[in-house]
Amino acid sequence: MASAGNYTAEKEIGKGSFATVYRGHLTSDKSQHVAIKEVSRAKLKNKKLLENLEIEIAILKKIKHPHIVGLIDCERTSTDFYLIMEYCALGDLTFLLKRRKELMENHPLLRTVFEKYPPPSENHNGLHRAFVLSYLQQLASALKFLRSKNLVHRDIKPQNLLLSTPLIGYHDSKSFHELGFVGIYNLPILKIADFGFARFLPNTSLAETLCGSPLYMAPEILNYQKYNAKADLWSVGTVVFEMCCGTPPFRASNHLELFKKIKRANDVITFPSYCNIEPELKELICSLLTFDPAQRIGFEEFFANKVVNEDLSSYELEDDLPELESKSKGIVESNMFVSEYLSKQPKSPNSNLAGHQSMADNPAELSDALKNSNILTAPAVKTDHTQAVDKKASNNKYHNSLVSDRSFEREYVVVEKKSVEVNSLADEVAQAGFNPNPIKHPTSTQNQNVLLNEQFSPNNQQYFQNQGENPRLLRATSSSSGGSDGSRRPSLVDRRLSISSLNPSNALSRALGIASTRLFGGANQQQQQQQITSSPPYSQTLLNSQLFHELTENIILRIDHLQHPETLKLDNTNIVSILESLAAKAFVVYSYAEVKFSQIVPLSTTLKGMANFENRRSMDSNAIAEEQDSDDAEEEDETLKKYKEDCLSTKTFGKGRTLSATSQLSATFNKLPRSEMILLCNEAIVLYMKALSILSKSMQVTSNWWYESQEKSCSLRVNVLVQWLREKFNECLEKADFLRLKINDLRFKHASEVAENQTLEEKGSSEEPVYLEKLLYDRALEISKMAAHMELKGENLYNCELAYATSLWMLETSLDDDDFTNAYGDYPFKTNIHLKSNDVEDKEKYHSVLDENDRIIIRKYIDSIANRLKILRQKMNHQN
Ligand SMILES: Nc1ncnc2c1ncn2[C@@H]1O[C@H](COP(=O)(O)OP(=O)(O)OP(=O)(O)O)[C@@H](O)[C@H]1O
Repeated sequence: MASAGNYTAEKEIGKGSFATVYRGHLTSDKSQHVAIKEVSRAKLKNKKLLENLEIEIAILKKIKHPHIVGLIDCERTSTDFYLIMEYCALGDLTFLLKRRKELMENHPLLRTVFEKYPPPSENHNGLHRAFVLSYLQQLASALKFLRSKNLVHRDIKPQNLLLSTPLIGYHDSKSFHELGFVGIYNLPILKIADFGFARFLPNTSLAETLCGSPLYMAPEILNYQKYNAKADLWSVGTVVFEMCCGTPPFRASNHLELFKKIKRANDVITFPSYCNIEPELKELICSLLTFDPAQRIGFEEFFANKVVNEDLSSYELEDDLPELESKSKGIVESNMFVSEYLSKQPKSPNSNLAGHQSMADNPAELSDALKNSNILTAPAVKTDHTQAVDKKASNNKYHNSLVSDRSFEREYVVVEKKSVEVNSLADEVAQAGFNPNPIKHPTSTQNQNVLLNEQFSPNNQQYFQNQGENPRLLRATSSSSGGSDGSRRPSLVDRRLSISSLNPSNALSRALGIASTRLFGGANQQQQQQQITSSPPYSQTLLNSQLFHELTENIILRIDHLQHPETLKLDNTNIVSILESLAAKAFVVYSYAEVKFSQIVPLSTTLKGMANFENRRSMDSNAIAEEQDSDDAEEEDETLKKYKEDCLSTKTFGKGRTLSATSQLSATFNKLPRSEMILLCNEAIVLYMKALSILSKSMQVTSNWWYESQEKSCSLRVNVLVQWLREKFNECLEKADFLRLKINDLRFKHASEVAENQTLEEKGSSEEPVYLEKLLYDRALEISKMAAHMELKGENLYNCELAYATSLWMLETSLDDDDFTNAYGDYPFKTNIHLKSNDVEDKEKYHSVLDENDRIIIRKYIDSIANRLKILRQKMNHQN
C-alpha cells in the first residue's frame, strides 16, 4: 500500500490474523508518525469479522486513555479498511520478552533501559521488577477505564500490549502523571491495542462469542462457557506471570489440552525455581489465575491491591534521565521500528544450531525453536521464482528473521482461532435446536431417512434422554442401513458405535453420533481386521465410504457449484447439498491422508509419538537432550498409558487398527530411507492441509448461512453434518500438528546425516516437492482402475460403486484452484508444497500445478467414470 487518505505508508511492521500494520506518516508532515493498520475486505468475508472490525473502529473512536492505543483516523475504500493509529515505535511486549538479548546488543534506547533495569537472570526471559510493576499498573489503569465504559477487551496478550517511546512529550515524573499516565515515567510506556474482540458488556449474548488467543485465554473461554469481564483478569495474570518468569504459566498444543492442563493444576500455580518473586506478587498472580471466575479476584479488589498501588517512584532514575531522554529522541528521529534493530546479520548454519542450544535453555522456547529453525524447516523447492524471492529476502534479512521468529506465534494463534471458531459454531448449531418444520432436502427426501426427517425441537432432546438405547432410533438406523434396496449393505447397528467420538454421556450427542454413522459409515471389527490384513492401499477409503451412496447420487449436478460455494446464495434448501458435497470432498482427502498417516504413525508408534509430542512441550532442556540421545528409551508413564487407553477405545488415532497389523506397517516405515520418510510425512501433511481447508471452507459456508438466517434452528441433517465437519476438523488439525513435529525431527536427523559442508539450501532442496493435485489424480486413477477390475470380475458391486465415487470426488477435488495452503492466513504447516508463480509479488499465492490441458484430461476422466458409475447403478438396480 502507498497511501491512505491523508497518510502515507512507509514500511510493514507487523501482521495479525486479519491485518497488516505499516509505519507511516501524515503526508503533509513527515514528523507526524502513525501506524496504519490495513485490513482487506476480502479477508472479512464472514459477517462477524467485519462486525469485529467495525466494533474496533467504533470503540477506539470513543475512547481516549494514555494506556490505550489511540485511533487517529479511519479510511474505508471499496477493497480495504485503514485504521490510522498512534504509532508505538518499540513494538509490542513480545519484543521485550522474546528478543531481549538481541535488543540489548542493538537497540540504543532499550540497551540503556535494560542496563538500568537489568533482568533478574540471563537464563530466562523474565523482566526486572520495575518493568513488571509498571506494566501491571498501566494495565490496571487501562482496565479500570474500560470497566468504567462497560467494556471487556477479551484479547489481552503480549502481542496486543504495545510500547511507546518514553520521555517524548513530557520530561519528568510530575508532568507524566499529570498527563494521566501511571507507572514509571522513564520506561517504555505500555498501551493496550487491538479492540477487535472488545464488546460493550451489556450485550451479553455477544459476550458469549469465543475469541482471543489460547495461551492467554481464561479457562471458561477455552471450555466454551459463558464468561464475563473477569476473563480479562485471567489474561492479566498470564501476562504478569510471563513478565516475571519468561514463559506463560500454561502451554499446550491446542486449546483443549490447554484447558485440561489448567484444570489439572487445580489452582496450584507453579513458579519455576529460577523465579524469585515476592510473596505479595505471587499471591496476586495466583488470585488472578484462579480457575473459577467466581473465586477469581474481582476488579475492585484487583484495583485496590497493594502491589497494583505500590509507589514506584524509588525506581525512577533522575540521574540517568538526560541519557535516556536523548536516546528516546534518537529513536523518534531515526524513525526506525524496533524490528529494524534485530538480526541484521544473516545466521550461519552453525548459528542456527547454537540458537537451538540457547533457546533450549528456556524449555518453553524449544518447540518454537524446532518449528522456526531454518535447519528444520526446509525451504520451498527452488524455482526461478523462489530464487528471486530468496534474493530479495537476503536484502531483508532482519525483517524476515523477525517475521519467521514471530510466525509460530501467528500460526498457533491463527490456527487456534480457526479451531475455536469452528468448535464454537458447531456448539452453537448443536445447542440451537432443530427446526420443528424441517425443509425437505432433496437427498433426505430421496432416502426417506426416518431418523433425519424426525421432527425435532430443543425440547425433544428429552426424547433421547428418556429413551436411552432408543429402539425407535435403532430401528430407524438399521432399516435405513440398506439404503434404497434395504439389503446389500452391512448392518449399521453393528457399526454405529465405532464412529462416534462424541461424548457418550450426552444423549443428544449420542443420537448425533448414531446419525453420523448413518451418514458416514463406520466399520465393524471384522471388516477392520480384513482391511488391515489385506491392506491394499485403497481399502481404507472404501471401508469408510458408506456415505457415498447418499452423497454422490447427484454428484454431477453438484460439482459445478462446488468451486466457490462461498459465492452462492445460501438458503435452507441448498445448504444441505452444498455441505454434503464439501463433506464428501473433505472425506476423500481425509481418508487418503489417513492411509498415509497409518503408514507413518501406526498405533504402537502413535502412542509413543504422541506422548513425546506432549512431553516435548513441557519437559526441560536436559530431558530433551536425553530424548534426542536415546529415542527408544521411553518410560511408559501416565501420559502414555492415557494415550494407549484413548487409542484402544478408538477415541483418538488408530481407529479400527490392530496393534499387530500396524506394527507391520511401522516396520516398513522405519526401514525406508530418511528422505522417503520425509516425503511420506510431507504427503500426509499436504493432504491433511487440503482436508482442513475444505472443512474450514464448509464451516465458513455454515457460518455465513447461520448468521444470515434469522431463525436459529436447523434440521438434524445439517446438525449432523456440522458435528461431523467439526470432528474431522479437530482430528485433522491434531494429526497435522503432530506430523509437523515428526517431520521436524526427521529433518533434524537427516540434516545431521548429510555432509557438513552442504549449505542449508542444498539440504532443504534435497526434499522432493509434493503436488497435491498429482497425489489426488494418481490415487483417483488407481482406485477407478481397481473398481473396473472388480466390476469385470463381478465382485461386490457396492464396493465398486464406492470406489468410482471416491475416484470422482478425488478428481473433482484435484481441480480446485483455491489456496489451501492459506486456509489459516499464513502457512500453518510448513511443508514443501510446490508453488508455481512467476510473480514475485504474488509469492504467497498458491497456484495449482495443473494447466488447462491437464484440466481437460481430468474432466474427461470425470465424465467417463461418472458414466461407468451410472451404468453400474443401473446394473445394481436391475440385479435387485
Ligand atoms: N499502533 C501500532 N504501533 C506499532 N506497532 C503496531 C501497532 N499496531 C500493531 N502493531 C504491530 O503489528 C502487530 C500486528 O498487529 P495486529 O493488531 O494486526 O495483530 P495482532 O493483535 O498481533 O494479532 P491478531 O489480530 O491476530 O490478534 C502487533 O503485534 C504489533 O507488533
